[in-house]
Amino acid sequence: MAFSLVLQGAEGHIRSLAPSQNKDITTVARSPHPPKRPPRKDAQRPAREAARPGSPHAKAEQPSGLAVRKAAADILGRVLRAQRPLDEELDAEHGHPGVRELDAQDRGLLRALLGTALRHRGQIAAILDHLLDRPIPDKSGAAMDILHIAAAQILFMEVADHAAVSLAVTLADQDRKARTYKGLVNAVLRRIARDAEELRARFNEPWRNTPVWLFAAWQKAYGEERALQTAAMHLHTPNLDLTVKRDPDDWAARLGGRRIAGNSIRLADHAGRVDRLEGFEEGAWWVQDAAAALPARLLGDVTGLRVADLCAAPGGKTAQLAAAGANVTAVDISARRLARLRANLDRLSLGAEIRVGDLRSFEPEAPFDAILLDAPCSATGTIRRHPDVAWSKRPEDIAALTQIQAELLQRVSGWLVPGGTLVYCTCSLQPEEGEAQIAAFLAANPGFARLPVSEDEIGIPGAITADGDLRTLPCLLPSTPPGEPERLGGLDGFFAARLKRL
Ligand SMILES: C[S@@+](CC[C@H](N)C(=O)[O-])C[C@H]1O[C@@H](n2cnc3c(N)ncnc32)[C@H](O)[C@@H]1O
Repeated sequence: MAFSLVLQGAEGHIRSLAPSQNKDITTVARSPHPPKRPPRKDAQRPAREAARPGSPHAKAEQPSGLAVRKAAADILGRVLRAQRPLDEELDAEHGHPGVRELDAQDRGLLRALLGTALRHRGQIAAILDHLLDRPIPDKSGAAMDILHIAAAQILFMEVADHAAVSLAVTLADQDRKARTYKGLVNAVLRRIARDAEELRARFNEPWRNTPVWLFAAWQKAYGEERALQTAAMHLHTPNLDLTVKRDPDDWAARLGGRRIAGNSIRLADHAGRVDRLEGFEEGAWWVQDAAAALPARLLGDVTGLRVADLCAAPGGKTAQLAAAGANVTAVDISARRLARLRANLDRLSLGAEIRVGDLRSFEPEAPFDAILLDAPCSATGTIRRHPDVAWSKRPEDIAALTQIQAELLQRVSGWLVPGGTLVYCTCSLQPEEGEAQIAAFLAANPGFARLPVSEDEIGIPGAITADGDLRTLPCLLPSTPPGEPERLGGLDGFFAARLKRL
């Protein structure tokens, strides 16, 4: 029985094996493979646990842990092929229906499964490619996504191999189109479990986890070494950065963190609920990557100035400007995202005029003293936090976004008083959305000049270009001061230019 299960669907797909290896596959299929590492709590549950009252498994006696793997494979497919943002899929209220059925522990596991499968996607793909002699066809339903989710567990997570394999096979069996391949799923995953150490070592280069076009673009823009360092940073879940309203040193000490630059503090290895941290209820700080906090600082002293925060939601930069004493008008096209901005400002006891509007048609009543335009972009600078971005964005998306950015920049530049300052920024690593955008704008608008940014102003070494723009890379901010653990390093990739209307 086990023998036929292994071979069903596997024939002609697994690379030809030497006779001894061939024998090994069937042997493995007959005897449970011992886990190499201590299993996770989740995997320690019996394969078919008695349904807990009120548990999501109570409805239809499914093997424990199946619902979370099913949601993971399904969401992976939607992220990759429908370009759905991972965070939106994982949203407990509005996200994927499978998420709503999971308890808090399984939601945490779901996030970890997807995060790991996406951060290591290139390595896993190379390993599957190495083991399969031809690709699994597109019409195989969720087979490939099931394989990726299971391989992520076996290779990079503390999940018992036998649990990862058997749940994947069950999932394949439940999918009408993938069913034909369940034997293949079984055989490939057992092979990965058996040879995990060797496969990890053989396919261990971090650049594999960046699509070829994206890595080539970073190589061209920043050089081989920076591109490799950036890819390596994307393997790690980033630290938690907070921006505090005031007293950053005091808050760093109270929260056990470290001051990074300006009002940014970093908490290394924080796990758990952010809203349970000291200072959340009283609105002393908000979550914001240290790099994302830099562009608003480029406007300098904004006390009493009329400042437009354009493309403002969910409001990290609005909060900075309001906390610095500006009269802020926050504009965004998304009413839903602006509701979050309003809730954030309310918690922080900060105020701003909030306007829903498309900047392509919005008309301000009067010009502004200063403008911050945080234009919609590919977000490739945030892959550390959003590993889906690397795989859901395509070169054609960059081209489309650069057109919108140019249009928005041109339009809003007309809303500035003479002598006023405009900061344009994007959380992208692609020069087309940053340096090239500003070069084109300045060439076409002689009434504007660049106000170069200095390293002293920012406090982050290596973050200023030769032209005087801000350019952060994920591999900047290594462990400082020297000797501190590496886990304190890293930064989102941001571009910002400061322009003056003459
Ligand atoms: C990078 S996010 C802004 C992040 C925000 N500045 C912050 O710091 O929290 C880009 C925003 O641009 C908004 N957006 C995109 N196209 C727009 C348009 N044509 N007009 C106004 N807002 C737009 C999106 O809704 C999104 O909230």
